[in-house]
Order: sequence, then structure tokens, then C-alpha cells
Amino acid sequence: MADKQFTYSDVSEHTGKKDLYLVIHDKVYNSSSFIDEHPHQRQTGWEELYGGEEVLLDVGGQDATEAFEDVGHSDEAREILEGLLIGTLKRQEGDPPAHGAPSSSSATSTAPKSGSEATGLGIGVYALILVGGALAFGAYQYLQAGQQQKA
Ligand code: HEM
Repeated sequence: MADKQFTYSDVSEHTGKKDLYLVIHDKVYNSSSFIDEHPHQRQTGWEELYGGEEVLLDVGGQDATEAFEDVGHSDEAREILEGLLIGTLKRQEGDPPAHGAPSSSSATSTAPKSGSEATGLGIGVYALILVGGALAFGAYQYLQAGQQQKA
């Protein structure tokens, strides 16, 4: 059952409390059985930190990778998550883009294709700047040499 494939639109139909699917790193989890157990706000005084069932309902039927990773869930939380696994996400054209985890190691191990797209573009831009800079420097040197010969 865990290797069942779901499309994004399959997942987006499961948004109810008793029927709640989440996508995390392109895997599909049925979190209905866990929703009542999800911990509530930690008493740290950090007002924005919240938990409980409403956060799960907020991301129900959607890609919850960013929300899940932003919290910095423990290994224990990840183990619970593995127990809720029901299948993998089959991305199709027009789906919302995958959310890579901030740490590249987990992003590459779980979502290699989607995670690397953004970095690929970043490296491309840097390469362009470097090559452009080198060419400009070369041209400058060439012109300088020409001037010196004339003088
Ligand atoms: C099915 C998916 C999820 C599971 C199994 C899960 C599990 C857990 C567990 C076990 C904790 C206790 C602390 C820890 O062990 O890290 C926790 C805390 C928390 N979770 Fe989740 N979580 C899930 C999804 C989410 C999502 C999508 C959000 C969205 C924001 C979220 C927000 C939080 C917050 C804010 C806390 C901190 C509560 C606190 O300690 O004050 N969780 N979660």
C-alpha cells in the first residue's frame, strides 16, 4: 500500500479531519489518525509557535513540506510520520512546485529532481557572472596591450 501513487489532485480531495492527506517531500501521508495527538504550543513565550490539529488541517490536501520542516520536527516526529505513509506523489504538469527542505542533504535524498532545479538556476547565474567578468577582464587587458604598443 505504501508504494501507491497519488496525483496532486487525488491528495487535494482529502482535507477533512477524518480524512486528511499531507504531502511531505513528495511522499503522501494520511495524518487522520494522528491529528488529535499532534502537540500544541510549547510554553516558550514565542507567540507565533502553534501546533495542534489546526496546523494539520491548514495544510491538509496540500504540500506541507515547508510547514513541517520550518518547525524543525524531532526524529520521533519523523518516525510517526513514516508510520502514516500511504504512498508517493506523482507530480504532473501544472502542479504546484515542490518545496525543498532548507537543508540540501534531505532535499536531495528525498526529492532530487524538484529540489535541484532552483539551485541549478542559481549556479547558472553565478557562472554567467564569472564568465562575463573574465571576458571583460580579458578584453581590457587586450586593449591595454594595444594602447601600449601604439605608445
Ligand atoms: C503528519 C505530520 C506531522 C507529524 C507526525 C507531526 C508530529 C509532531 C510531533 C511528534 C511534535 C512534538 C515535537 C517533536 O517531536 O518535534 C510536533 C510538534 C509541532 N508540530 Fe508537528 N507534526 C506533523 C505536521 C506538522 C505540520 C504540517 C505543522 C505545520 C506548521 C506542524 C507544526 C508543529 C508545531 C508548531 C509543533 C510544536 C509544538 C510545540 O512543541 O510547541 N506539525 N509535531
